[in-house]
Amino acid sequence: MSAFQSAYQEEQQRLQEVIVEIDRQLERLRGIPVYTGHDFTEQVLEAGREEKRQALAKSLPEPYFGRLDFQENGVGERKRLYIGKVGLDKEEAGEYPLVIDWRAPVASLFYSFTGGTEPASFEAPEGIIEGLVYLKRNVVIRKQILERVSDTYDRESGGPAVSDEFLVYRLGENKDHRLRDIVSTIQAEQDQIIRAARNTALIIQGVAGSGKTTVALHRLAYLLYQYKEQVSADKMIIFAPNLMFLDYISDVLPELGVGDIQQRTFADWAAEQLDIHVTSQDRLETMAQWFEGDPRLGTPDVDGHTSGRYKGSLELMKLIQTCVETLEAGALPGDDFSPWDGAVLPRETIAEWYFKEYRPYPLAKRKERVLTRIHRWVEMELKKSPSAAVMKERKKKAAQREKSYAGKWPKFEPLALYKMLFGAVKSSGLWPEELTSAIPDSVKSATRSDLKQNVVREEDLPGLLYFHCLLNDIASDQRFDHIVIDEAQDFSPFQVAVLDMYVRGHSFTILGDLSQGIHAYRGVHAWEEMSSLFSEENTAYYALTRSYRSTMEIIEFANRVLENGVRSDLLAVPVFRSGDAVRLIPYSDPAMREEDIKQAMRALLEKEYRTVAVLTRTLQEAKALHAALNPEWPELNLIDGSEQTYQGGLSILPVYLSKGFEFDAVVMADADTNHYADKAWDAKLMYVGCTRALHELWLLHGTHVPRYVDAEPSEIVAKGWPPA
Ligand SMILES: Nc1ncnc2c1ncn2[C@@H]1O[C@H](COP(=O)(O)OP(=O)(O)OP(=O)(O)O)[C@@H](O)[C@H]1O
Repeated sequence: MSAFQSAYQEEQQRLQEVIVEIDRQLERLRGIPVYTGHDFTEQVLEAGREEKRQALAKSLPEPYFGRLDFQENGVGERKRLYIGKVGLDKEEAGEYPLVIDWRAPVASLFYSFTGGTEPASFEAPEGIIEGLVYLKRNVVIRKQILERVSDTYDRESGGPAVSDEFLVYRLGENKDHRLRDIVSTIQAEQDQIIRAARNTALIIQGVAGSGKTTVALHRLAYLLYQYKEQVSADKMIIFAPNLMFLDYISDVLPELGVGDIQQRTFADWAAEQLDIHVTSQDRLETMAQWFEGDPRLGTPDVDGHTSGRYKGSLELMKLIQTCVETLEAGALPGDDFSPWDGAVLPRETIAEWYFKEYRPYPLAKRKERVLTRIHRWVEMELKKSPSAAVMKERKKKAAQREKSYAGKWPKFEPLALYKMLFGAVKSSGLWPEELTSAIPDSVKSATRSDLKQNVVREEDLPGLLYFHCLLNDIASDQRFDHIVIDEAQDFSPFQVAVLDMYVRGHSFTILGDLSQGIHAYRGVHAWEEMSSLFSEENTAYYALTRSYRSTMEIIEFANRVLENGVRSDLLAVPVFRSGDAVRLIPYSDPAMREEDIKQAMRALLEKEYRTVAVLTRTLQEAKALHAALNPEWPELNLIDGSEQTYQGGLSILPVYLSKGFEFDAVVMADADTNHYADKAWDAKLMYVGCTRALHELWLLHGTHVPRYVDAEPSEIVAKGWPPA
């Protein structure tokens, strides 16, 4: 019998034993009548039983995916550890677990061990545990059937490095239309991030396809497991760019057994905090402004006076802080308060309350407290009235004067103050002219005209929210235990600084890729813009350089776009997974463009890929092309940025909307100088498009391809149509 056969049989037998054991436990638990009474202890016991029933039922089809043979130093017995999505105990106390949860400390060895004969270690609650790894084995079980056994490390064969064989097998599969969990093949560099300590702002620069989104989701599952007592799912939030992307990633957490985590866009969440409406057209209009101009001119240049950059800057944050401080100093009306003629509450007394007694409260609360206290004082004074008639008269007068006194205070309301800041309403001398003169004129006038028409844009949200935070308390039930920001290169430092006020202990996972920074008109240009928000001990930086999505050919090709077009050194290191060369196909004639694109689609669809996308440079082109292709492929989905769900299958979309997604095969339409200018931004767009492809990438183009596209035939580039 070959070693492989014996390994297979061994695992087959073990699988049967585990299934029998799970069935037995399930049967026993299902045999216990569900408790519905009022006894608290019984209720807790029932909840525990229900949790166990669910865990057993969930694990039954695929109880585990890996095995690690490990011998702890100084402990006689070598243990076989089976690792699965759900941990399962044997029923007999003291027995070793049937399956170990992938998040448990000992399971970290399965991921962090990279091979060799040296001892390996992991951090357990009782300290560092060291020992020898003998075997790392991946198994694929589907619906209780053992489909594959793959040893990626075996000490008996001399202790080589852990091989990528199983990973490559997994990566070679066609994907369906949703992002999936990767528990069976998490890589050591990813595991480090997943298991990083909670109270730090992690900033992760990861090349396209390095698993950033996936890793962030696994990290949440890990934090919930490791810090059960301190964090809860409903106090975690993921910010992602749009609803369609949220739909695309929405299966991963339930697969990992995690529910209830909010998944939102920043705009939605912030507007809800502020209880205001943000024009839903704004996102589409902004995209149109930046991406739908004449492509030959390339994307417009950006500087500190670009509206989104300025409104996301720490400069504006500082200005707002100064404005609120100035407001605080000048808010108290200059007069004494007189509820009726002859009665006076001196300003000094009110000032004592406002500046001293209520100082610890945020501004809006302070104003409220002072006015309530004045009202109480009035009530006391009223009691001293000589008669009921006088009292009635005074009461009426006092009510009027209290109202007019309250009116002399500024409105501590974020939108009102924000309007004042940009001159959309008069500041009534609250802020000296020179304070707001720091705002660039172009930003000021455009924002003023928007605000005068009550148009609030997404880029206004950080400023508004910051006003809100400075004026009001953030209630403890509004604070998060952890915040994930995906595609963080498109976030501004100001957004993150405001979010920091909403999270306990700077507990962030911030992930992005500067090479995909196509929204540079609002996002960061260097990670220092974000890390500078935190003190050194509160932040950690990780770089993910290995890319798992695409074949070597696609990654090498995309790397050259980056090197030549962006002069970036954030290049991806591919996993050794070879596929077809990237194909560059010139249109046979400008008039044949649509026909050629159809031809490419037919050829790729013949290969039975599950997801194929045509990426155009602009939305206009996507719409026109969709109309042309639709008769032949009625199932072709046009994605224009307004959709809430992602269908998979055949898609057509502008390249700038493809960020974050992936497709088995990608056709880049119009990959030529008429559509991609010789600018870093356009090269980034091209990079984003190319890195969406898992297995196959074709670029169809007019006469000239951009300088940064490598058109020389080689092992990674093929020219023209594939041989029939
Ligand atoms: N360790 C892994 N094992 C198997 N597949 C992996 C692994 N890491 C990442 N992948 C796969 O690589 C692909 C890219 O992952 P993901 O979308 O999370 O990357 P990303 O860094 O967010 O990409 P991008 O920035 O390009 O949008 C996914 O199909 C994911 O399942």
